[in-house]
Amino acid sequence: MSPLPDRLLEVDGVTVDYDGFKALDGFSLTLDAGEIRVVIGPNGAGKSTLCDTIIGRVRPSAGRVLFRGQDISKLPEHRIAGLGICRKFQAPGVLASLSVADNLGIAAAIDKRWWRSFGFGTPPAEAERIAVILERIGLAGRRDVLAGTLAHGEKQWLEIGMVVATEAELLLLDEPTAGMGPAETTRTAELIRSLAGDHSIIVIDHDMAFVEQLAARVTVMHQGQFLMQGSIAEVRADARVAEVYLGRAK
Ligand SMILES: Nc1ncnc2c1ncn2[C@@H]1O[C@H](COP(=O)(O)OP(=O)(O)OP(=O)(O)O)[C@@H](O)[C@H]1O
Repeated sequence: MSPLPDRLLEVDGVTVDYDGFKALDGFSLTLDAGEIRVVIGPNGAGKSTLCDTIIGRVRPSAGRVLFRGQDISKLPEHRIAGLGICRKFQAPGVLASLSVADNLGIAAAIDKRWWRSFGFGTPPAEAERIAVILERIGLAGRRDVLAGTLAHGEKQWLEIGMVVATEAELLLLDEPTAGMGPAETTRTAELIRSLAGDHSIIVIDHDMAFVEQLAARVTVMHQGQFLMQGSIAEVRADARVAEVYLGRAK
């Protein structure tokens, strides 16, 4: 008998109500430890609301969000972050007047505040970890330049690096290829694939060429609801997806 998957996240029948409008409507999704999951859907499908709900920024009116079996749907946002869930938002949010390495250092320090608050003592040396992340995001040669001088794609990689620096177990990456060309998109897919295993990752993106390169299971949302789930080939072949979405995706 094969061992049961190590379930990390369970979004269980979640509804999010904005003054009577259901941005999420009984939506469910499960994610195993070390898995990459892509979530796609037309504009307004509820993808960002899903991320906001997982990180505790938005409260569900029904349903639960379980992280490692614990119901986190009523916890404050900072407690959820402390459990190891970190989100990268759509627009790069790097600190332009600090160096690349200092941006990573601050992200790592945010994590270490939690480390200390839980009484785990002195944090382990960070410099080595930051050097590893710089290599991973392809910015080792640019560690001392100001983050504000990076190209758009490099800023996105730095932000992914900052999410990694928090040592979060679950990474939520909202449109990590926004504004990128094909070569940068391919590097982003390689970077995200290299993070799986160490992290579980939910990726939201509209770029189907990018989604294909992630070689991950894809969940399709529509009007706040689960539409279907499968490999990218299954998604491309699904008539419902074609009707509501793929005709409009690039
Ligand atoms: N704070 C809010 N108040 C009211 N309605 C909201 C709020 N936030 C989002 N919505 C609505 O909820 C729906 C889902 O929005 P959401 O941003 O989650 O979709 P999305 O799939 O991420 O879309 P996109 O691909 O355009 O980013 C949309 O119709 C949006 O207008």
